[in-house]
Amino acid sequence: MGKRIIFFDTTLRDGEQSPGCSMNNKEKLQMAKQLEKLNVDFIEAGFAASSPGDFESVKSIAEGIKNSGVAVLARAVKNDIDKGWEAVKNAVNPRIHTFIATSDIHMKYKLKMDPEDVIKRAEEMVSYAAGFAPEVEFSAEDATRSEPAFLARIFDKVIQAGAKVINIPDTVGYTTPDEFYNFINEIKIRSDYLDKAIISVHCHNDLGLGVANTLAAARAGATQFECTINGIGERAGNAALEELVMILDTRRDLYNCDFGINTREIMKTSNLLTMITGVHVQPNKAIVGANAFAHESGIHQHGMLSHENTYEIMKPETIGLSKSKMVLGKHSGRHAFKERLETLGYELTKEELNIAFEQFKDLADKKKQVYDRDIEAIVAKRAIELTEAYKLDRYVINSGNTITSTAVVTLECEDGKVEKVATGDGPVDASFNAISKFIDLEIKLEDYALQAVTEGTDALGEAVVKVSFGEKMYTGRGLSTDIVESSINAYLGAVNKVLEDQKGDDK
Ligand SMILES: CC(=O)SCCNC(=O)CCNC(=O)[C@H](O)C(C)(C)COP(=O)(O)OP(=O)(O)OC[C@H]1O[C@@H](n2cnc3c(N)ncnc32)[C@H](O)[C@@H]1OP(=O)(O)O
Ligand SMILES: CC(C)C(=O)C(=O)O
Repeated sequence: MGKRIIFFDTTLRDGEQSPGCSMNNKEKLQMAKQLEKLNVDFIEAGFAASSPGDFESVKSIAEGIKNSGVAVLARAVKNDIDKGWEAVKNAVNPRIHTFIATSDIHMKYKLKMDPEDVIKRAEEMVSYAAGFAPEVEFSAEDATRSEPAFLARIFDKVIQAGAKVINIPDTVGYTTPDEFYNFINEIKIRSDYLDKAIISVHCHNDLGLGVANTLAAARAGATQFECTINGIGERAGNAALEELVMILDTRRDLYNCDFGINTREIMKTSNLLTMITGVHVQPNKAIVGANAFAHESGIHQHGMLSHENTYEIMKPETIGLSKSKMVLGKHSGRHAFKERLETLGYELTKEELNIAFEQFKDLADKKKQVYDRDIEAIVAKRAIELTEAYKLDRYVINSGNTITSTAVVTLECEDGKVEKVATGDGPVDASFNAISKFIDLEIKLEDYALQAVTEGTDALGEAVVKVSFGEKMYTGRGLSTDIVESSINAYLGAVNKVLEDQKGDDK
């Protein structure tokens, strides 16, 4: 194995700085316990000086977490460091993380401090913190817009004052991978002490480069990655922990790094954060998005059924998912459809499969996603569509709350396409009345029920119609995303059964 990467998770500090991601003390502790199960090396629990609530949550995390180190953030201000230490001191492995900005723009306009005073303050505060904390981390805020020579000077001073970890943040997500790689190398060349400290990076995602920049920094010698679950954090967020971990895991050939993360806890951790904050990850988010292990198109599904590596570079089990998802939709092919039918316990002949597949494609054109229950409904419907004296061609409904509903229904039968018009009490009644005009028999509607088979506003509606003719009852089922269509088909299904029965009786 190559070098060991330290995963420093800042979900509970920088992550919590994302709008909408604030957590209460109980939630922060719950999240910290899950991060511990994920086996992160450090949990940055918060900014104790920022509020009594944050102080309490850092304290309870420090006291409750045994297997990960716990860090607290503090400005280069005595009071922040005192509060931070008070909150974190009972941790098994406590760390004070103090910072000060080093770019000209931050020093001039925000801190209103002379660069030499910034160096002096950083040195004094690191020395102060090192007086009680066993580990002090120093961050040069806005490092990537700072002068490398200035950074080398301040880093040398704080390392001599006791800093064990030197963090080089890309605070505003400004740098690019090549530039960051060269930048860190330049600081290393200019510094006399940087090789005595752990080099850490903390990359923001303003240009979508948080993960790429972190990896470039690793090539330049960084061994601590600061990151967050689901990539949450100030503005566009931070480098996502799950992405970094899975890159190192999947591309061992390139990075050859060791790390302690238990990848099987990734999905659980991501889901817990979503549950606590109510902030969902986008479906196409790498690793933890709902579609990250889902395949919809026929060619991909066929490939996946032949060999998983055709379209998957990681195993879903590695991150704690049970298996990949084959999503059936309008781009799916016969192989995936047949496989799903078999999983559901259906064995269809080639001809039956072709018919069912056609119906599935029709449905998929109307619905975004076809669920297992849709497929079962398709197969069940086929079983009752044996012979059809009448088949729906089209219908037009004129309906509203102030007019009598009118239905124009066109059916296909022996004589070709025939059209009938009828009125009724609502669109379904009007269509049933129109269908009755085709038939010369006293068929009585006994029961009508409609229910959604699947979820969503584009769900399939299943209509079940019961009619009686003479002493006998006949049932018809109809299935469509349009409830009038499913009702018409259900009624026709029942009527066709009566007619089929009559044919038999006539023989
Ligand atoms: C890049 C980052 O993510 S840094 C972390 C950002 N996180 C946070 O800010 C969350 C927690 N922050 C807070 O709760 C508050 O900002 C507090 C409690 C820290 C400070 O609150 P206030 O005293 O009201 O100050 P306010 O936030 O308005 O301004 C920041 C002050 O800190 C100073 N400051 C900013 N960074 C530092 C630093 N690293 N070291 C020393 N002083 C600093 C600013 O110059 C300003 O000083 P001034 O009040 O003398 O003008
Ligand atoms: C305090 C530092 C590490 C930070 O959050 C940043 O620079 O983004």
